Order: sequence, then C-alpha cells, then structure tokens
Amino acid sequence: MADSDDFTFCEVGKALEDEFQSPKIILNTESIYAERDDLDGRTSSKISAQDDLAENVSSEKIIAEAPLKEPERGMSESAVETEDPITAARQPIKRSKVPFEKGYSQMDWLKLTRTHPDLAGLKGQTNRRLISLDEVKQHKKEGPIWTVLKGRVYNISPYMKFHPGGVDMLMKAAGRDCTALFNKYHAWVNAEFLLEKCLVGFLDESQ
Ligand code: HEM
Repeated sequence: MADSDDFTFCEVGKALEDEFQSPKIILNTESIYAERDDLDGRTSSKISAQDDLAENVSSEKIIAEAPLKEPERGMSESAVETEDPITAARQPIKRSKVPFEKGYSQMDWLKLTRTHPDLAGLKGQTNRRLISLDEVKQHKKEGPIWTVLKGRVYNISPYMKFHPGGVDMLMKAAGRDCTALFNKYHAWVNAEFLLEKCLVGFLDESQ
C-alpha cells in the first residue's frame, strides 16, 4: 500500500493553541428567548436563554417572577366562583385533597354503590321525575342533602365522607346547582358514573 493511502501518516491541520483544550464557544445568549405560558396559560412571558442558563438563576426565581394569579387557599368561595361553567373551568385552583378516613376510599365508595339497594333514598319512587329548584333547596340541611349537577338531581348525603375534597367542600353544593363549582375544581371527574346510584331525578328547567 502506498504511503499516501495510509491514514496513519496523513497530515493534519495546525493544532489549536492549546491542543488539549476544546475551542472556546462564546454564545451570545441575549438574543435567544422563548415565549412561555404562565401556569394558568392566560399570559405569556419571555424567558431568555441567559436566564435559563445562568447558574445563579434557579427555577424558583422564574416562578417567583411569574404573576401570582391563583387564589390563595382559604380564599372565600364567592370571590372566585362564577356561574359560567366555561369560565369557571378555566380558573386555576389550588388542589387540596383531604385524606380519607379508613373505609371511605374511592374503592369503598364503588363497593357501596354496587351493594347498597337505595343510595338515592327513593324508597321505590322513580328517579326519572322532574324536580324543581325549590324542592332541591329544601334539601340543604336536614334529611338527605340534594344537589344539581349538569341538570341531574343527586342525593349527595351518602357520598359526603367519600368525597376526596372533603365534606365541607361538598356541603357547598347542598341545596343548589353546583355545576359551576364542580367544573371549577374538577371538570374531569365523572360524576355521572360516581353518583349514578344517587340520582333522584332531573331538574325541571321550565320553572
Ligand atoms: C357533586 C359532586 C361531586 C363529586 C362526585 C366530586 C368528586 C370528586 C372527586 C372524584 C375528587 C378527586 C379528584 C381527583 O383525584 O382528581 C374530588 C376532589 C375534590 N373536590 Fe369534588 N366532587 C363533587 C363536588 C365538589 C364540589 C361542589 C366542590 C367544591 C365546592 C368540590 C371540591 C373538591 C376539591 C377541592 C377536591 C380536591 C381537589 C384535589 O386537590 O384533587 N367537589 N371531588
């Protein structure tokens, strides 16, 4: 084999000044930025690459700079509640699950719905009847607690202690239409399935 074909001896270019150091890359990061939606997706802010790359800037700083739009925990319900279910669903909320008592897990609830003969408290009555909001209002404190959710009337008394958000939260639904509240906290929850056996009837919207 001719020497010119032998790569062992091929001539390489001039070595870098310090042949054991990689070339220095000077990156101008000032002009690099990304648009970032803030936590609730309603506003956006620019985060420069410098911010992200700088060693002394932690992610906490970015969070601290983000506008605080979430309602504080314990903020009064009326301050954040809205009757429009779509707007309500978009409002960010702090998540606060309550640890369930022994025997009140979601699995326990599902077992109960399969075994209890009359969770709705219908005593043989049909659950297809139309119910006025006035009648729902009468079930706010005493006896079975009713609520309206997406046009359906439910007896939520048996579900109280199983509600992962706690009894106090669920009691806000007592004797009224809780659809907006429900959507605000957890529009993804399949209440139709969870409360199927608690159905008392349908809201009479003609009144
Ligand atoms: C009326 C029917 C309701 C049903 C069937 C229901 C069901 C549930 C379920 C299944 C969860 C757990 C969600 C999850 O793990 O992602 C939950 C959590 C919660 N619910 Fe409800 N809920 C109802 C009504 C309400 C109402 C009216 C409120 C507010 C006034 C409320 C407030 C909450 C809260 C604060 C949590 C904890 C959220 C979290 O941190 O995960 N719920 N509920």
